[in-house]
Amino acid sequence: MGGRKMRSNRRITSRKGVFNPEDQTRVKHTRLGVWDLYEEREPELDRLPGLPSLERFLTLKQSLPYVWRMVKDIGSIRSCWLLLASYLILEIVAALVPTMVLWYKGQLLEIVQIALDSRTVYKPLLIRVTFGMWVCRILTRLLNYSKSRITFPLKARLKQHYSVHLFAARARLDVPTFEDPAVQRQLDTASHVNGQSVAWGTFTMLSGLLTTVIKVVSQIAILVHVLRNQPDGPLLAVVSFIPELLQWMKWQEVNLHGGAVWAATTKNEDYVKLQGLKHAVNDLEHRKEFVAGNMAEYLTEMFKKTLLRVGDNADEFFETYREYRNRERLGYGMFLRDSLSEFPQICFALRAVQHPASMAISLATLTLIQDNTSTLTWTIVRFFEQTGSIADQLATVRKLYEVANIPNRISDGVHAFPEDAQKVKSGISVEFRNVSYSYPGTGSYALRNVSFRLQQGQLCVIVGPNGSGKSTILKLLVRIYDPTEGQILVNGKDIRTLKLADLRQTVSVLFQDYTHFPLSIRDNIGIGDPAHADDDERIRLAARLGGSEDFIRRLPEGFETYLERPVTDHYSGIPEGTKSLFGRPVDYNQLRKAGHMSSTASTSLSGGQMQRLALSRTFMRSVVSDDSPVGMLLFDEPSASLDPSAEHDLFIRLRELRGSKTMIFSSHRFGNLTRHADVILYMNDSHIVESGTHEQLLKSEGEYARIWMLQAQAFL
Ligand SMILES: Nc1ncnc2c1ncn2[C@@H]1O[C@H](COP(=O)(O)OP(=O)(O)OP(=O)(O)O)[C@@H](O)[C@H]1O
Repeated sequence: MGGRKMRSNRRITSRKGVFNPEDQTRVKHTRLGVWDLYEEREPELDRLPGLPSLERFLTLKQSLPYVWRMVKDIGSIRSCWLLLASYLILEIVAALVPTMVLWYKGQLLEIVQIALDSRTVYKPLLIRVTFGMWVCRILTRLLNYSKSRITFPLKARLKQHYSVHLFAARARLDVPTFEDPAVQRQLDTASHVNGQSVAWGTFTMLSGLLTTVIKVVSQIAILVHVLRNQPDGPLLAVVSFIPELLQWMKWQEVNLHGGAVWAATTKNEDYVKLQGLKHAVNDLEHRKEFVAGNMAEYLTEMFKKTLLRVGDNADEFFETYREYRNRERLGYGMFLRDSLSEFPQICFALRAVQHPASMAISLATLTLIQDNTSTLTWTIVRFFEQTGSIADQLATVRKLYEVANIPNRISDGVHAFPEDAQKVKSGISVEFRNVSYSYPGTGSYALRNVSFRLQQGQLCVIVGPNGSGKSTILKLLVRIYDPTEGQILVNGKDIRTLKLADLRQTVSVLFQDYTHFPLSIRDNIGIGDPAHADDDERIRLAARLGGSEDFIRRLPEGFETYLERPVTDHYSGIPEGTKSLFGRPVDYNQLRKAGHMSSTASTSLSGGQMQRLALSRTFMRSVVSDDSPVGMLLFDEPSASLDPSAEHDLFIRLRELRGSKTMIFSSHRFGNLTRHADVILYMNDSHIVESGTHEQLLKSEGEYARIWMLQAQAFL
């Protein structure tokens, strides 16, 4: 049972509402060492095996159309047809083998009966039965082998089929939707349940259910047939079932303790501290400060003292849980079960005293029954278990299909944009009308009542202190988020009414917190313009304009270099003299961390090089091609990591390349850009406090002028 079992018991509940650990009427609290475990008590109705509550039944009903869709989907994968058919045939034959064995055992009983009656053994039958049983054994082995050969490709094909579905479902989500933890959870549960893909889990569950029914029905039929003529058969069958039944009930109870809804936390501050110290000493990221701060001795002492205070309780949750379960299992009802397991033998002995003549046949019957009741009981248990969790499993199928329809928070507009593709090349006009915005869950405004207007083709620089709202303006312009209040217009039209794809095609943005994708450098630049992502010429030109071409060429794998390899190499026990493997450096530190199995890391670039790469991607999208539909360029601190000369070059290049496109920068630096700006917006505390050209703002001697003077003085 223990941790592993508990983890696998983590059912995907369809239960609505909230889980409140404080609610003692519904939640059971247990102290396990340093841990507090809160388990939701299951409704009584659910405890009865095979009797799903109404809610479960409704879930099941809701899921059926989706299951049918899955069946059709799987059926449409032609490459799976043969595998599916073979898998099902093997499963069905395998389910019938135990019944065949049972039948042969019944035949053995018949032989005993004949031997008792006539004092002769009917040899041909004995040989047939022995041979049959041997064939059954061989057959089981062959079936298992064949099934394992089929399972691998079948599982892989189903997984591949649904990985496209899941990729597309994730790819279409916008930022606020993707950021929502509930959506993240929905996506997680749609892809995997208990480490299995939903499609494979459902398929095996359904085929398992079918084979269980076949097994149970056929075995009971044979058992009834065999025992019909045995005088002690029914009595022995009943007494043999009782201990198995008790065992099953106990098993059910332990399982239910796992609980469908549960949560564990620790309030032990020393335990928390201990874990923090372990991270601090293990993680590479802390090593520099660890060494420079001379912390080794002090922290080791702190670790010792803390460990002493926590004592024996300092175990991980699942370890502690396993211990607790084992302890509890020992003391509970075991004695009763142990005594009852002897019950069939006692009954048999009493019957033997009463009817000594039928002792031999009774003994044979008892062995047969005892052999089979155990497997049969567990087959039935599995059946009930599956009936109990069938609703859950089928609900995951519904979730799998539903993720493709998760509504995006940012609603799509209906109007095509721009009306005139040629005109857009000479820039896009922008107007903010009393725009306010507050990030979800923050309760404070990132933008407050912001209004400004930019003509087509103007260069605008937004300046202001950290957190004043500069980046937020750019995010709202590409509808990463929508304003909480107010309106944004581009070319005089409310951006909410424009088709999102059109808007985003005409606006190019380089975010301050840009990321690089775990793809090759070539792809990282290429995806800036998906329509030309295979055009090496354009990619090279974009790299040149973004200032990244030189350092990319110097990398051993050039444009094919991965900044972060998404697939790691694995190795073990490599001698310390091995400096590189597969053309990449061996990371012994990682190796130690992962316990002799580890992986190679990534190619590191400097912050400035990373920024040049991001710029190259933006250039790929906006300036490399003449046919680019982009009419507005947004740059959030594009030079923050560049050296002064690179920054200077970049701004000159940008001014040359933009043609007559509208351009908006967010920046902390005054001068280089602001002097050339048509409009400067000076922001502070979520709103625009000054606006105008460089000269106008200097003349008005406000905040902009003050900071400009501060920066200028630094160079005097
Ligand atoms: N994703 C987010 N979730 C919650 N709050 C955010 C988020 N992004 C920004 N904020 C908050 O919104 C406010 C404005 O942030 P914004 O990034 O627009 O400022 P900025 O002027 O660009 O700052 P910087 O100069 O540091 O880049 C800040 O108070 C910030 O903490």
